[in-house]
Amino acid sequence: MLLTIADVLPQAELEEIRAMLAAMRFEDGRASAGWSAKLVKDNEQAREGAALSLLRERVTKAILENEVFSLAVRPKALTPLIFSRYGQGKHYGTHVDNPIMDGIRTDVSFTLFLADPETYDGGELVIETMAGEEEVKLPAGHLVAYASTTLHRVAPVTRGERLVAVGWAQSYVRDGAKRELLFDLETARRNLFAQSGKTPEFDLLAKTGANLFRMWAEV
Ligand SMILES: O=C(O)CCC(=O)C(=O)O
Ligand SMILES: [Fe+2]
Repeated sequence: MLLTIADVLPQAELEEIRAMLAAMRFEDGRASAGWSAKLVKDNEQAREGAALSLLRERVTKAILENEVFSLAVRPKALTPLIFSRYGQGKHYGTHVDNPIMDGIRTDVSFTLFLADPETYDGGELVIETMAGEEEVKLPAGHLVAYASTTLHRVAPVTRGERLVAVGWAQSYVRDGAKRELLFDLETARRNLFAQSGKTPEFDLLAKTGANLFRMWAEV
């Protein structure tokens, strides 16, 4: 699974969020890394506090309200978001994410880009897939979601500052291939509705989609 979603946050909100982050205190990201991730993690993260809680609440709401995220990820729970900053030379070497974080199983990892890509060089999120390495660097406000099972890294920033929110989702549907089936079926159902309305075929696809979800959901 590798999915990018555009405009999770609108431009006006991004500016406010960047201003909030600029006023916050950051600490060494190693504080929240496991022993082997500590060896390769070199970034900074916004410190716990009232401002971080507010920001988290706001950005989490935008992510959960995004229809594509909800249909592709089928989130049961999210970890508290981490707001990370990578100044010049900062990076995060190759690692796999912990299987359980903040009490939830991590099925899907995601990064919401907060800085305009023109304002920094490097800082690509590089994900190892069967087809090779995928480099992801998206416009501010866009999000990438990928399987937490992958090895991945953040390339060193060579100019400017990379600012992101990262988080993890436990999905109602653990298996990414099953999630994709549900996503495709739902997309076909919506397209059919747009073309010909609520036909008996639409109803059958609705029934099948709902019942597959019921069959696979872990609640
Ligand atoms: O900053 C990113 O895009 C990903 C960071 C990451 O891999 C992690 O926090 O585990
Ligand atoms: Fe990671």
